[in-house]
Amino acid sequence: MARRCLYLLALGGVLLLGIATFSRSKGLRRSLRGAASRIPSQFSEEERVDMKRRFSISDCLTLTGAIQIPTVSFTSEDYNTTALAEFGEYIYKVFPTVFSTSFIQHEVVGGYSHLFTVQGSDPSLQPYLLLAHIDVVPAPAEGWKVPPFSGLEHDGFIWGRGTLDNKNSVMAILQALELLLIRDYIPQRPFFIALGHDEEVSGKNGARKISTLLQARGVQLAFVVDEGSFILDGFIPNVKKPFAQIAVAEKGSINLMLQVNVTPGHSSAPQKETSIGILAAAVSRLEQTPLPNMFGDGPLKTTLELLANEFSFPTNIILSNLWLFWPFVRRFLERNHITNALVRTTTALTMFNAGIKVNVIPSVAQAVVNFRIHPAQTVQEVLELVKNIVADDRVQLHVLSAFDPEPVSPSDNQALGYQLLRHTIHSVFPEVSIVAPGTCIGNTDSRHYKNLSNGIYRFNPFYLRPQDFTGIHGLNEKISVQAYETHVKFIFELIQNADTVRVSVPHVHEL
Ligand SMILES: CCCCCCCC/C=C\CCCCCCCC(=O)NCC(=O)O
Ligand SMILES: [Zn+2]
Ligand SMILES: [Zn+2]
Repeated sequence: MARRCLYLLALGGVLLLGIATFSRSKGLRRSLRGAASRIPSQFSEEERVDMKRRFSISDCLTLTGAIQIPTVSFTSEDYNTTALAEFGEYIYKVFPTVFSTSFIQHEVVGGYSHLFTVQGSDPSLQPYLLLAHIDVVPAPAEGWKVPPFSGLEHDGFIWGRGTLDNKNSVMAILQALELLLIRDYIPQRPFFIALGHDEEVSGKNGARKISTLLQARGVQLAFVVDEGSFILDGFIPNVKKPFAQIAVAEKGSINLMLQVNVTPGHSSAPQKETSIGILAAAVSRLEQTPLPNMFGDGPLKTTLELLANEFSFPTNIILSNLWLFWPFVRRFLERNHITNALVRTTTALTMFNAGIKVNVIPSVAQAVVNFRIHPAQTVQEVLELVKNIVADDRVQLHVLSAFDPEPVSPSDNQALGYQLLRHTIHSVFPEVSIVAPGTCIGNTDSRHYKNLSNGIYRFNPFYLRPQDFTGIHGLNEKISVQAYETHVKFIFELIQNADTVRVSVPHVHEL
């Protein structure tokens, strides 16, 4: 009897401790059933070595590591299908528990994308979706300190294309689930994992098809978590500490082709203007005429207000009084190329093709301009502005692809996905005191799921500094071994939190 009392006392203590930990997150509460069965996110030395090898270089002679498989997307019609197929076989081999668990269903969609359906033990709970993508952008070896598909470890970092974008998420999600299953964890809340194979070239064959499939099955999601924002360190001058930004919004995009046709001829007697000259002048006008600064619309203002106290004097006073100082802040933000991307639709000249021979005036010159549309603008509005800037009827405008910015997801106390992420950030990164909503300046597969949920959140659980950002789609992309392990820990915690944390239902006063 005495032993039983002691046991009950101890259990009560553990539960109280759990509740106290959670009291920090306003609007959240935790189910007692989940609190009792929580599995600590501690991994043995062997598990840590193993997870690193699966991600970078497998120790098994017959297997490469995830980073070593060159799953490159070139265009929406041209991607490395051999590598994508190999990647499918790879995850099957290295995550055997995920693939053999009776309550997890695995499907290949669109040839190379993967959908995992994890049936929760409590089907009354609305499911959620974890997203990541397998494909990577090309990485020619020039300029890299190590071959981009080597997965080499050096100075505590794993190097290679996809280490930050986005094989880290693919592998961390499956790895965390594998470790939970090995510990006999049975999720209560159902969830899906969708791994797209063509995110870098639109997602139309992967994410879009998975979304259509889920929609046909009548699925509605509580929330979606994808890549697209980070714990930001050093992006805003004078911010004292890193802060976590959960992107609740995502910019839109237009790929616009500009084309000029002239009669070809001999270069010895050129007309006053050539197709190349006309086109070059048009794209130069676009580059020299930034689209309007939209500061004040979208989530950026809220982010800055939340961050105000993290700045020293006088920036803290300026940001706490944006009603007065906004014209100054608006100008300040456009001085840096990253914060500039937050305040306006950006204009990037990405392709320029013309000419077939040194002594031939070319008949056709083509350029592609990539616009990323601010959350407060639309495709139509941007096209109208662009026509006025180009202002030359000889330049034809062809929209190759376009989509409007994504709707802004809620970040209030009742927003389950946002609050779960916020809570998990605080527990895995206790040193990060600020979590703020923001905008993703790139595009993600999550946009294909907007019909299934209004809670779409983009967050990668690792620190990003401006120098790391240059590795994403650039040279020498790398992640520290510790950051990858923490990524696995974060997903391990997030899956459990999705079972135990509930947002409070607003209190209704009866009259
Ligand atoms: C006050 C807030 C300051 C915020 C500074 C923002 C810093 C953002 C840094 C990096 C964003 C990178 C987005 C990565 C997601 C891109 C995914 C991708 O590559 N998609 C394809 C594409 O967009 O073309
Ligand atoms: Zn990505
Ligand atoms: Zn990318």
